[in-house]
Amino acid sequence: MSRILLIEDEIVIRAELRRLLARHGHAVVEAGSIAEAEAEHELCAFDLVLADVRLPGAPGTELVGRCGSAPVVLMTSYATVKAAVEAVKRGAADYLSKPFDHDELVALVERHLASVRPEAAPPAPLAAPPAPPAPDGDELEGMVGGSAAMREVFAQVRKVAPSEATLLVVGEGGTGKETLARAVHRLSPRRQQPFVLVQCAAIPDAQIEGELFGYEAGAAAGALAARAGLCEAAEGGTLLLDEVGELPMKVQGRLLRFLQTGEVRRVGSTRARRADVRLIAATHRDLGAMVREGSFRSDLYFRLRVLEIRLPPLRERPGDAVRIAESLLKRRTRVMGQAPLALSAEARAAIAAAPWPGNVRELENAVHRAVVLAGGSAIERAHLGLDDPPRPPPPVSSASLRDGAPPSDSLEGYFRRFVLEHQDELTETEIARRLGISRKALWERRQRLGIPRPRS
Ligand SMILES: Nc1ncnc2c1ncn2[C@@H]1O[C@H](COP(=O)(O)OP(=O)(O)OP(=O)(O)O)[C@@H](O)[C@H]1O
Repeated sequence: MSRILLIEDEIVIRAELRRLLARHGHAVVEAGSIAEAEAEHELCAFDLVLADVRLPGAPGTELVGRCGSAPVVLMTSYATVKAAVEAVKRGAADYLSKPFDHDELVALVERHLASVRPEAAPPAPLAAPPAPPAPDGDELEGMVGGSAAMREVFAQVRKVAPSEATLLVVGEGGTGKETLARAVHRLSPRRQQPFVLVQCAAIPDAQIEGELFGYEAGAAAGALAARAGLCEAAEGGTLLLDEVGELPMKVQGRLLRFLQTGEVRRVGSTRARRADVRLIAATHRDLGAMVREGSFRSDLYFRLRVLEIRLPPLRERPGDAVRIAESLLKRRTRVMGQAPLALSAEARAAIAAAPWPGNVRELENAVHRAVVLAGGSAIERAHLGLDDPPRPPPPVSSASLRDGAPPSDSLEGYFRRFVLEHQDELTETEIARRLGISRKALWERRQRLGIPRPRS
C-alpha cells in the first residue's frame, strides 16, 4: 500500500479523488493547502504527493523540492498550465490538465509510484494482465478503430504528425478530437516537449487573450506582475486550442497574427517574442458556416486548416463501437483492479446497433456503468443502460444539499442529478456555489460527464 498526500481545496473534488485512490489500494492523507499539510504531516513521509496548482496560500508548485524522494504530481486548470510546465522543468514529476479522466489519473499515479520503487515487490495480482496489443492497424496511440473510415484517419495522422503545419481537427462532440491531437503530438518530433491543452470554451472572454498570449504588468486591472501566456508555455511543443470556434473576434485577430509571424506579443507590450509552437485547433462547429455568418474570421479559418482531419461520428465507423467497447472494457477493468470481463453476444449486438449520438464519450460512460453493474460477471445488454427510457432526475432537496448529506449513489450520479434538475432555474454560478465547487470545476465536470450546458 502506498501513502499518498492529496492537497486540494475543493472539497467535492478532494472527496472524489480520495475515494478513487483508496479504491486502488492507496492510503490517502488529505489537506486543503500546503500549510495545512505541513502543520499536520511530514511532507517527506509520503510515497507520492498529488496537489492542485491553485491552492489557498502557496501554490502547489511550491512543493517541488520539499517532498524528499516522493514524486510531486500537479493538477492544473487552463490558468495554471504554464506554472505546472515550469514546475516540471524544476523537478515536479508530472502534471495533469483538468478535466482529466479517472483512468488517466490512476495510470499516472501508478506509473510514478512504480518509478520511485523499482525494487519494490510487484503489486498484488489485483490487476488483470495488460491487454494484448490490438492487431496491426486497429490501434494508433490510444485510438482504436478498424473501419475503413478510421484506417483512413490513422493514415492521415501518420502523415501529418511529422509536419510543422497547423492542423484543424473537426468532429462531433466525443469523437476523439483531443485523443487525435495527442496522438499527433506523440508521433511528432516534438513529443518530448510540452503538450498544452486550452479549453477555449472554459475561459471567460475577458481573460482569454491574456491567458493565451500573456500580459505585461499593469496591462489590465489585477495584472500586477507580467505573465507569460499558454503559447509561451508550449514552447518547443504543441498547443491544442479545443473548441476554437468559441474564440472572441478580438482574440481571433491576435491568433492570426501569431500564425502569420510565429511571434507572440503579450497584452500591453510592444515587444514581440518568437514562439516555436505547433498549433492544433479542434472544433465540433461548422467553421465554414461561421465564416459565412460573420462570427469567425475567414483569414484565420484558412490559416488553421492548412491540414485538416475530419473525425467521423461513431455511427459511420462500422464495427468500431464493439472494438472500442472491448478496448475500453479491458482498460476499465485493469484500472479497477478487476479480472477481464467479456461482452455477451446480446451486448455486442446492442452496441453495434446503437446510434451513439454522444460518440465514443457516451460509449465510454456506458462501459464504465456496465462494469460497475455487472459485478464481475459478463457484461449483458441490460448493464449498458441502452434501453433505459430518459427519466427526469429525482428531486434533490436543498436541505440535503445544505447538510451535505452523502448521496445514496455515486458522487457523479449525485452531481448529474443536481445539475440536470437545477440548470433551468439557477445560473452556473449559483449551481457551482451550491455544489461547493468553482465555476471552472463545474464546467470541467460537465464536459467529463457529458452534460453540456443548455444553450440559452
Ligand atoms: N478511437 C478511440 N478509441 C478508444 N478510445 C477513444 C477513441 N476516441 C476517443 N476515445 C476516448 O473517448 C473519450 C472522448 O475522447 P476525446 O476527449 O478525445 O473526444 P473529443 O472529441 O475531444 O470530445 P469533446 O468534443 O467532448 O471535447 C476519451 O476518454 C478518449 O480516450
